[in-house]
Amino acid sequence: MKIFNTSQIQKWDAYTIKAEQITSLDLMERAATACFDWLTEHVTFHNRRICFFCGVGNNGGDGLVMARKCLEKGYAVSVYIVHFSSSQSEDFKKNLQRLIDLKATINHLVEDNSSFNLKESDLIIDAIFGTGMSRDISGFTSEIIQLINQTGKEVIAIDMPSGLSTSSLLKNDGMVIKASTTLTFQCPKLNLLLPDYFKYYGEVVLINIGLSESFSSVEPSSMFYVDANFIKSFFIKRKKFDHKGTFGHSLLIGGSFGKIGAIVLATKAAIGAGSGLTTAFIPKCGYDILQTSVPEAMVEIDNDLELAYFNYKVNPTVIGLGMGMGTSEKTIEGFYRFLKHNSTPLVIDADAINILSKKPSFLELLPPETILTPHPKELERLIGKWSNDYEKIDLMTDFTEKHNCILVNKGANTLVVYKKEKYFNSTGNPGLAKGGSGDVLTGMITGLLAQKYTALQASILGIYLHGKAADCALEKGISEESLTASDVIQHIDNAFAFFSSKTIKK
Ligand SMILES: NC(=O)C1=CN([C@@H]2O[C@H](COP(=O)(O)OP(=O)(O)OC[C@H]3O[C@@H](n4cnc5c(N)ncnc54)[C@H](O)[C@@H]3O)[C@@H](O)[C@H]2O)[C@@H](O)CC1
Ligand SMILES: [K+]
Repeated sequence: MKIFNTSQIQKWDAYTIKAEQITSLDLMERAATACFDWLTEHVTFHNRRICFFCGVGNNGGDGLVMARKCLEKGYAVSVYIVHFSSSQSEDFKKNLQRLIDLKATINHLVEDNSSFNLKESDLIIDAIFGTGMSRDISGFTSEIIQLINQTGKEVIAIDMPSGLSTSSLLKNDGMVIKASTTLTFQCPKLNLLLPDYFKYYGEVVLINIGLSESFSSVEPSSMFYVDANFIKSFFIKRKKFDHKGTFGHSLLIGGSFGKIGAIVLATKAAIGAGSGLTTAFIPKCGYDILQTSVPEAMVEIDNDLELAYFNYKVNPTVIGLGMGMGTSEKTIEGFYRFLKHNSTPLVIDADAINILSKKPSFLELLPPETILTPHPKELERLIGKWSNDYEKIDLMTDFTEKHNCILVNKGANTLVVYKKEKYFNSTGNPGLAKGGSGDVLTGMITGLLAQKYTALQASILGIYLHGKAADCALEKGISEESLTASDVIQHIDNAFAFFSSKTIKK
């Protein structure tokens, strides 16, 4: 799914109105009804008042429609209009009149009279500003936002938490509604995916308001939300006469004394992701462990306790390396010799990234479109410090342009950056914040790259399936707390089940 900015969303809105021959009022009714339906499924109305804080634009209009729908159901409702401007949108005015016709009590909050009283059990709906927020909030509106935040009550934001723009850096940190949930329309917005603003948007729910599909297929964007439909657009199904040679040969290089588990996990994950043949190249001390725990893999050995010579014999399609590898002098020297002679596509993780950070000159030896999978600390060592998410994305962009590589920044909404293109993952859960998850991801991306996917596709498919496998594990009853990297590997099959041609239902 493409991620659009405010002006593109406005274009999409206008395009739909024209294509479907509906009015903007109809579209508002449709959007607000979808939000109301979500509320009725997810919120308790019993013994509770729903307090709508509505601006005077179309976001406020959405709030008024929802308030009307609540009143029609007999729910307790309070409506507060925040008069941040003397000009009101046409659809806001029409919906205000409809509420007045229903004899609803409307409270008007203005510069000199902006106080309101909330009760313990109130639920707040924030419909002050939506995607139209274009400049810093000032005066009494900012006070209202601060007062709402101070109540500590549950807030559900409509489209955007008021005060947060769709896709630009927030300058005034205190002037944004802190929502526990944001019901955003049709597509995610960049600022609803960035870790910096999580404290404002909380859980993000995509509300389908039926905007025209054809617009999003032609409107360009360099930012994408990686969901199931996006994966379907390039997923390769297996065919009857495919054989193991069709799916490549993955070589996983890593491990050191005490860290053989990392390479075991990565090797298993490469196999789970569909690698045709898989070999692990490890220090001798891990030989028995590998052969016993991953019988499907071949094993070649290096020095006794750490990697030093990188003298494997196989001729792989792709190499994934770094997991549990350590950063000893001997390993660094061997890694350098390996890079000097290697032209096989690479997926680089963990200690191998740390070595590249210590020895930036090695970066020039990477083959084109090498995939690097750093967690935030490894990323910082590699590209330098950033003071906000926008700066981080810029640094990642510059790095991938300079070194013609792909960066996979692991975390919630794992971000893949390849030059101008940005891909945010939709799958995964906090259970993945545990040692071993990253080894599994690198193994999976390696196993996918060994097949017929491009480096960018393998990265995107890898992050999606990895997160999906973790989500499937939770659906089977495993908790976020107890989820292990091995559980993720065991559920890769369920993650594939959404796309594969032949799967057995369990
Ligand atoms: N995207 C869509 O297709 C749809 C959008 N709808 C709603 O329309 C919203 C956008 O509506 P609007 O464009 O009217 O904008 P908003 O309702 O977000 O904001 C209202 C107006 O306030 C002004 N403004 C911006 N920043 C301000 C500030 N700091 N202080 C004072 N005034 C400021 C702007 O002129 C803006 O148009 C969406 O967020 C959504 O809730 C829905 O009603 C229908 C469908
Ligand atoms: K809002």
